[in-house]
Amino acid sequence: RKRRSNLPLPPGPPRQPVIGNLLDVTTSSPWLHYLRMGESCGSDIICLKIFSTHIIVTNTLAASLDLLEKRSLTYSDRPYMTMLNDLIGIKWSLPMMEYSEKWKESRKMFQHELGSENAKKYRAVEVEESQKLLVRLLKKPEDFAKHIRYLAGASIVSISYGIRPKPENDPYIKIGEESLHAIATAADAGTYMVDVFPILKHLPEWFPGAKFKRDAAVFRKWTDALLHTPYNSVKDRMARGEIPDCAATSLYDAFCKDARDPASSEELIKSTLGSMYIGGADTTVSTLGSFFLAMVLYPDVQSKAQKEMDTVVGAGRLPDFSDQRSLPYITAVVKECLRWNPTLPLNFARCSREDDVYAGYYIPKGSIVLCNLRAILHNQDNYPEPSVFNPDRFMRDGDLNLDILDPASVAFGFGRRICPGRFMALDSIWIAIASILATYTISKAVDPNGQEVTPDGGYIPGFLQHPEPFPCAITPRSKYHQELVSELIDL
Ligand code: HEM
Repeated sequence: RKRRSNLPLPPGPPRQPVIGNLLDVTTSSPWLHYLRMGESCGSDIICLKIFSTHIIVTNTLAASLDLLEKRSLTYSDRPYMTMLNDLIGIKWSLPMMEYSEKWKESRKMFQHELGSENAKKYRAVEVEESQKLLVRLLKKPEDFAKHIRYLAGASIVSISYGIRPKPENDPYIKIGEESLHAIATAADAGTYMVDVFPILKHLPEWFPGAKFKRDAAVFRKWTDALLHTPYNSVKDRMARGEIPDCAATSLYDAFCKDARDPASSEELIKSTLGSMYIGGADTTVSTLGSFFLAMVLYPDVQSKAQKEMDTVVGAGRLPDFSDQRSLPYITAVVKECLRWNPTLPLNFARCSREDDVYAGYYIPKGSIVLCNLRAILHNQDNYPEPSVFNPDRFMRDGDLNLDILDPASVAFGFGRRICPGRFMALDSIWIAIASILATYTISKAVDPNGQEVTPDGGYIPGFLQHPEPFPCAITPRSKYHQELVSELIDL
């Protein structure tokens, strides 16, 4: 350790005494700042120090793969966040779980249900939920943001627990959404001082300034409910002799029935299922939010996608997964949605488990490691004019050009902790986008003075990206398309 620490840390901006680079960390487009810092130092990786914590940022694909894939044993842990882990108590969730045997077992469970082939068994649910989305868009197009949130939540509770959510105010979706709100609030760096000074966690709730403890108590009720309530409903149904076709029963059969320690296997099944909502709902919403925004801002892309749809599927039916190979441009739209404004622009933070040396720089054990996914997905060499939403960048001679770096190989992270829900995510986003493009035109809203409203394309600051709320018009493409959706109304 001593020998290694004689090497320099990766370069970075000058530090202030005690606080280090605290003032260099911004909440507005941090990925851009980190990219500029790397460019000005002439290095693929940079280092910031905040109090005593080192933050390493990799700005290129090569450096990200070198650390997170080639040295994945060193870089597969997550930083310990006191508010999330101790006070809200979601150590049990896969994204927060420390690198351990338990984590490996939970990843096996994910793989069992949502691996590349296994995820296909849930396509029927995804088709049904995307059809319900079409119905909702017909009834209340102005609530499109609410509808995509519902689509994401409903698909996950249905796949995980076999629960058919109520059309409105579903209690299970409410639990999931409240939990996500709690996690997003607590995960935004800088929200809670207890993450900087963990000793504060011992303050009593009534103590002046201990609002974080009261917040944590409220948040914890929701995350505990996410862990237990939907799973208990599956167990109740199993006790009545019903076996809902879902991940819960499938995992129970595969991992619990004949286990040496069924109680601890069941605990892990519960936390794996709860992690599906935590990992999968907001990320899907973010990607579909970018899709709606792109369709408003790039009407030519939408027309081209609809032309392909009409040629392959026609106007008399809805697309399904059997059409996927014949709809390469729709697939290119999905790739561009993952690339244009990636959901997690700085990935989900990792923590190094050992001292390391990379490119002649010393990376101390316990460093927080961020990958600048946004910088990789906006690299001009791979994606010319990266700010433009242009699915044609993935096309060649009317088919997908496989020589272009697939954004799915970046947007879901890298190495051992790569997103385990990516196959399901790609399926559910593809079918939702294809179904919407088949039936509706998304365009600029018109204000009361008859003026078109152009969204400014802004995103809400946060570690997970959502477009700023914007209005848009969503209209059936023709009376035939309207009838097609109306026939689904009883779903
Ligand atoms: C477009 C949708 C999605 C995107 C962009 C996305 C992206 C990501 C990223 C970047 C990570 C961090 C990977 C890393 O550390 O390198 C991650 C982790 C994770 N994702 Fe996803 N994800 C999506 C959908 C889903 C879905 C649908 C599920 C579950 C059904 C899911 C479950 C998870 C879980 C459990 C983790 C934590 C894995 C671990 O720490 O071992 N994600 N995701």
